Amino acid sequence: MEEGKMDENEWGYHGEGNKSLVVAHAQRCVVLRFLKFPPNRKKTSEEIFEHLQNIVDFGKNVMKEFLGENYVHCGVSDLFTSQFMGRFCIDIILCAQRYGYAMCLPNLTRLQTYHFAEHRPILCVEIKPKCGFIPFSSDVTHEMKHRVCRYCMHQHLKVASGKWKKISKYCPLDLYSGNKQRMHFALKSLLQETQNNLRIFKNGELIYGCGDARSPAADLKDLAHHLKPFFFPSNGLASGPQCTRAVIRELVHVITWVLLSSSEKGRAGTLRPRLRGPRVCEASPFSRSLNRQGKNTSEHSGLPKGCLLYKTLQVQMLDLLDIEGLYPLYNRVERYLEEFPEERKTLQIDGPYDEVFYQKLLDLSTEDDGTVAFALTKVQQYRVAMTAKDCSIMIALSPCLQDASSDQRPVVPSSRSRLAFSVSVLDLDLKPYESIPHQHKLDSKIVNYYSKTVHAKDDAVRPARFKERDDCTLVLHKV
Ligand SMILES: O=P(O)(O)O[C@@H]1[C@@H](OP(=O)(O)O)[C@H](OP(=O)(O)O)[C@H](O)[C@H](OP(=O)(O)O)[C@H]1OP(=O)(O)O
Ligand SMILES: Nc1ncnc2c1ncn2[C@@H]1O[C@H](COP(=O)(O)OP(=O)(O)OP(=O)(O)O)[C@@H](O)[C@H]1O
Repeated sequence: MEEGKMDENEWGYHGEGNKSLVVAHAQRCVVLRFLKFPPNRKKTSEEIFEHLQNIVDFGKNVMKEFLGENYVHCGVSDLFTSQFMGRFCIDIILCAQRYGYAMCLPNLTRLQTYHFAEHRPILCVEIKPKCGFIPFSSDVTHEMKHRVCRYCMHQHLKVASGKWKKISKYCPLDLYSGNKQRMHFALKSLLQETQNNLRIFKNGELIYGCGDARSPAADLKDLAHHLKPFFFPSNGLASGPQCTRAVIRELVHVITWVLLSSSEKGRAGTLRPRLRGPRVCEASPFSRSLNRQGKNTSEHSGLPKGCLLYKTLQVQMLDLLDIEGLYPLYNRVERYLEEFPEERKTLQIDGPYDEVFYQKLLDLSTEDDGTVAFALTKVQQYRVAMTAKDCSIMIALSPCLQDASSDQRPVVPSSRSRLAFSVSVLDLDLKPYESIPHQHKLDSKIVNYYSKTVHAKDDAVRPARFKERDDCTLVLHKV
């Protein structure tokens, strides 16, 4: 293929979500992210371009600031800076006339570069960790929300509605704990029940996880087979269930190591909400089992401040009031907009997501002075927090070259060889203002379902457990 020329055959389906469809180039380390728009909502090309620009600006002016520039790839701005991408861009515009607009981004399942694919194997793990804290807001009315995290409660509704077949043992609070044992448990649980929270790619191709019809039918044994070139089992076994276990354990350890690693570059750390709320979710099977053994689950080693999980958690905690405290403030903004619809632009509801927008997000006060300005700040912070609660982390791993000095990337030790790695965040599109009423309804639905069904069942079981303990005490007395 001639360099810079758009040939449809060179592009293959890569993945999709509700908002976008992603195609990857066979040779180059780039993807095109096409935005999906509902066909009934016809947009002019100016509107589409503005939407695209807003996505790029939000990544550049807000998320890069919060998460650090090493982790966030905005893509399109690069598109216009290099001559190569400049030619590429013209092709994209042609393509866009047929399919809609697209953003060109580095293919994060390969390496963090626009260059042609390298010939060394690359493994990529994509994790959607979801919300890593329990709400601490005094506006929360459902007591259950102070004890069980949203992900764990939501699991029950998802299984009941048929979205997934089985309740996952994964709890985001375990992954965000910084405690290696809890993190290992969380990652193993994700591997057992991937749902839409874990995907693994090898040389850019999906080999594990996904959850939809395109999912490759792989089990842990197949996965271990794929992983062997990266992790030679330290027990020396080349096959069998023990080898599978050893390889998977190695993967879990490497991912934990990478997630706890810190990137020093960038102007991150501007946001300092105090990490608050319970550190353990009562529904997590890990803490339940420790509880049963009478061990303390609240101890945790904490996340290093420079790591991506810590930074993501801080952005998630911009949800200071919880949807229950936020919803009345959303209604205040709504009432104001009904009266002054022309103010929507000034309030920057739909952008631009510039420096002014960013600066307002830094005001962490929760003292309501009754103004629209206060309500608006909390609404915008909530949207940013929701974005961080739904983003994904991509970890790319590749064996180091013999001449490791030529490799600029950080390195994680593994049993077979050292692995160069990169960590990036994706799906950082700001959540729409309009989704707030939906969030409010969904929140009650999740908590009510959990309280009525699961917790009621737990209560019915609990007296039996206490009985067990009483019996035990009696036996001891008798002896
Ligand atoms: O509300 P949640 O927690 O279920 O999150 C939605 C995700 O469901 P999940 O629970 O991760 O399976 C949901 O994921 P799926 O499409 O189910 O894979 C979307 O990411 C959705 O975002 P958007 O509305 O497309 O911008 C997500 O909606 P937002 O709440 O982030 O707007
Ligand atoms: N830069 C990238 N490099 C490699 N793969 C990518 C890249 N961007 C997206 N993908 C893949 O495409 C999938 C869909 O992309 P994305 O999450 O951006 O879609 P979305 O429509 O915004 O998702 P959602 O429904 O969660 O809002 C991702 O889960 C990921 O596997």
